[in-house]
Amino acid sequence: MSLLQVDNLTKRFGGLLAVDSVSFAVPRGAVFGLIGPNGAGKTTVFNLITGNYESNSGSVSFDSRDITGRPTHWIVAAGIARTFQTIRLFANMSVVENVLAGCHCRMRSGPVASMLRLPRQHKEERQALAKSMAELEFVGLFDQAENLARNLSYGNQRLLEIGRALASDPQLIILDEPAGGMNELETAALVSLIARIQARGITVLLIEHDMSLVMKACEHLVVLEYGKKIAEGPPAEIKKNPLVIEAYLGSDDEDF
Ligand SMILES: Nc1ncnc2c1ncn2[C@@H]1O[C@H](COP(=O)(O)OP(=O)(O)OP(=O)(O)O)[C@@H](O)[C@H]1O
Repeated sequence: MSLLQVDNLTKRFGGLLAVDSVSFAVPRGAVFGLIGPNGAGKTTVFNLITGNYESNSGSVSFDSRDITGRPTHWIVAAGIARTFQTIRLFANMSVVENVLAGCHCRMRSGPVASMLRLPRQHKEERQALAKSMAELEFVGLFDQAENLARNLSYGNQRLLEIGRALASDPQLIILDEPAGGMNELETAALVSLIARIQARGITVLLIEHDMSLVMKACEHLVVLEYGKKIAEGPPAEIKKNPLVIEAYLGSDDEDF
């Protein structure tokens, strides 16, 4: 049974067909990759799934519910969390405060309880802090908790984004170029982090240009070119697919 199902999703920007009737299904518990040359429409697909963009047609269902056109906050609460290609952290807040921000969608105390600092609010705050520290430990940033986010290395900022996404207790985590700007050692550690996320029962959907990571981390790939799906299958098959090889050779993306 799929956790996420994308059906005939289409998005136009003026005259440009950025996503052209794309369909795929992500099985629960999988590590699933979306690849393709620059400008193929990958991030746009993510933005359509997470409610950042509205589709022109097609549908997205998650956990057997139609989530097409739902606002982002609703989609996060439903169990989808994401990271961004361009890192979006609160740069002047501490590392742990950034992760706490990810916990907020799961906190139930309303504004009145917060203002009056009722016991329930206190308890929720303590739980959120413990959860945030646990996520920092999980991604390897426990010792950096009090540092400002902007002082972290680029690779560690990417890990912090993953920690913040995990803090919302997602069923599905969507990672947009998680290895972007990482060195070889950091990328190898990321492969094992993705495996540990999967071992927690969280489904992973990722876009990545680093083919060594994609080949090691993903069980299944969907390939886009000019907004269209041109291939789908296990990495070993995709690597040999003539259509995919041609798409990459014809692009300025030499990573394949
Ligand atoms: N907000 C927007 N307004 C207009 N055009 C857009 C917008 N977002 C994306 N596009 C265009 O849609 C196409 C697909 O872009 P998208 O960012 O989804 O590709 P991508 O596969 O993620 O590329 P990359 O690997 O370079 O990040 C591109 O031609 C891009 O210029």
